[in-house]
Amino acid sequence: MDTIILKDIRKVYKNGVEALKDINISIKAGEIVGLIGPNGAGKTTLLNIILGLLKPTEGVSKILGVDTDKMTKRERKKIGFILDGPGLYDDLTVDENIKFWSELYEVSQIRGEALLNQWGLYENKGSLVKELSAGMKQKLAISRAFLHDPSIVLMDEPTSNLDPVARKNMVEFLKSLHDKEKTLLITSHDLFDIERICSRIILLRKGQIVVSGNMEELKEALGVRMGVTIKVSNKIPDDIINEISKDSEINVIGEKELILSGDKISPPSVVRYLVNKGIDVERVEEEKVTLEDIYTYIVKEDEE
Ligand SMILES: Nc1ncnc2c1ncn2[C@@H]1O[C@H](COP(=O)(O)OP(=O)(O)OP(=O)(O)O)[C@@H](O)[C@H]1O
Repeated sequence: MDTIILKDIRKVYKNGVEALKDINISIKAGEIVGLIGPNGAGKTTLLNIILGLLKPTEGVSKILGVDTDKMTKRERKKIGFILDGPGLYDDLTVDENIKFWSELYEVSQIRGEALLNQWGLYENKGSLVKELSAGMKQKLAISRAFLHDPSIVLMDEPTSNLDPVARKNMVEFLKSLHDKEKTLLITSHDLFDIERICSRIILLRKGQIVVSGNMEELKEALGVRMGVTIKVSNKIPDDIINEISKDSEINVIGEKELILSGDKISPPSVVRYLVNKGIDVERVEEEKVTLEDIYTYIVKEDEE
């Protein structure tokens, strides 16, 4: 079942900025989706539309089958969110914030305490939110987002301001939700985290979807090529270098290294060829294409 549906969404702000156009997205229950893109691509605008906080200029936005601007308490209780900026009550204590949200969501405060414990905030229970560090506020925002055990969670930069240990815990926590049938939509500039957490990635640029899919699908859609390096232990004789260099998909680096890149090249057959010529192959390394590589590839194209 699709839990989030966006159909032909367009958003033009009052100042005339067209933040989103032709946005069509369906997110199924249990999917963990990463929304990435350069500054100003429209990610926050999209999250706000899904949460019903912003009205699209055109198009339909539904969550759990209901138009997002017509959500009732029933749907809202199934949704958690972390928005840009923690959105907490600054003049209340950590505890009072948790109590407020627990009452609103009609859940026991004990769960809130367990979350504060999980995020290392228990000892700050009595502190005023305005006196917390940015990372502590973020941890409280995370606790609030998961307080009512929502089935859908929308997160704008969830790992921002977190220290390395807390960030690692957050990534592990989000990854663990794959087994719990939670639907997550996460925006982040931390592509390493997004690659580790998400089963699908949507890349937004200038208000439009450039590409959407899992890592393999993104690579294929963008024609990002994978390189393979073959290192040999003895010097490759000149006649063999000359022979190999005829293939445009093989680059010979120095006397002991070959870089293969292209769709048609077969690394095993090159290794077999070298071994048959009496050359010892020391190592074959596959260059891993990361989400950062894919992103840079697109953004670079944008600049050209
Ligand atoms: N309230 C607003 N009024 C007018 N224009 C806005 C408003 N909010 C955002 N915009 C514009 O809409 C576009 C998309 O902004 P948005 O905040 O959605 O991008 P983003 O992808 O979340 O960016 P970032 O990565 O910097 O957070 C930008 O051009 C921005 O200037």
